[in-house]
Amino acid sequence: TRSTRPQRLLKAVQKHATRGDPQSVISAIDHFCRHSEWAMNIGDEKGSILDSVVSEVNPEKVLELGTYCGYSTVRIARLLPPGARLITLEFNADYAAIARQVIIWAGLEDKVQLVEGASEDWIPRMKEHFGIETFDFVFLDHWKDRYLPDTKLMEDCGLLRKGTVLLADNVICPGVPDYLAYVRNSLSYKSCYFKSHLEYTKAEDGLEKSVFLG
Ligand SMILES: O=C(NC/C=C/[C@H]1O[C@@H](Sc2ccncc2)[C@H](O)[C@@H]1O)c1cc([N+](=O)[O-])cc(O)c1O
Ligand SMILES: [Mg+2]
Repeated sequence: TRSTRPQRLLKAVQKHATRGDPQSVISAIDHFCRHSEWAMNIGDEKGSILDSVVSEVNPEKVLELGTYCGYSTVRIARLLPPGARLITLEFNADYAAIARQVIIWAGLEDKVQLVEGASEDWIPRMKEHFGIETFDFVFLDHWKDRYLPDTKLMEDCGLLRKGTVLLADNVICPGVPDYLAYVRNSLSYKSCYFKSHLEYTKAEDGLEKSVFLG
């Protein structure tokens, strides 16, 4: 039967990228999405904004919601200091299988723990299962109707500390209006918008950076 788009994306990585070289994996995926088949990776333009925020925060403990094919996982993990850890949650087993291989091709498997399951089931288990006290940086790029409930769940589970940075993809397209209203109006967050474009297109999109104030 016909292969899936994530399978074709992985083949492009294994064909064009150098094992152990995260930048070549990023470039191979961006080339595939720009010239072969669009896919919902954050992409190179918003990806550069992600890079700058990760470098500024220099986090030890990172949570990513929504792995997909592992593009942003590789972008983040390649910038982490030795000993830092990224936990990434993915609901779809087929996507998770592809992402695992992309992460291994990039040589970043020692920094990344990919967990299959739903964020709402795993967020409450971060402390007892992974020994996580709080996260320094959270990247939200999963189901758009889960951004707000999962943020409230992270607050309730005590996973955010004074200064934790949340970075949310797609706040314009597809859009997360309820999440935006919350982080922009809540006295518990200092929020700002980074205007950009939807990956591999000219449509407007952007990232919202929100610092938890405790
Ligand atoms: O729909 C989008 N993203 C949803 C992503 C969802 C990803 O997260 C899990 S769901 C999950 C993971 C963990 N826990 C619970 C659920 C899915 O299996 C998928 O891997 C999207 C759409 C567009 N677009 O242009 O249409 C552009 C984008 O950048 C997007 O991110
Ligand atoms: Mg996205």
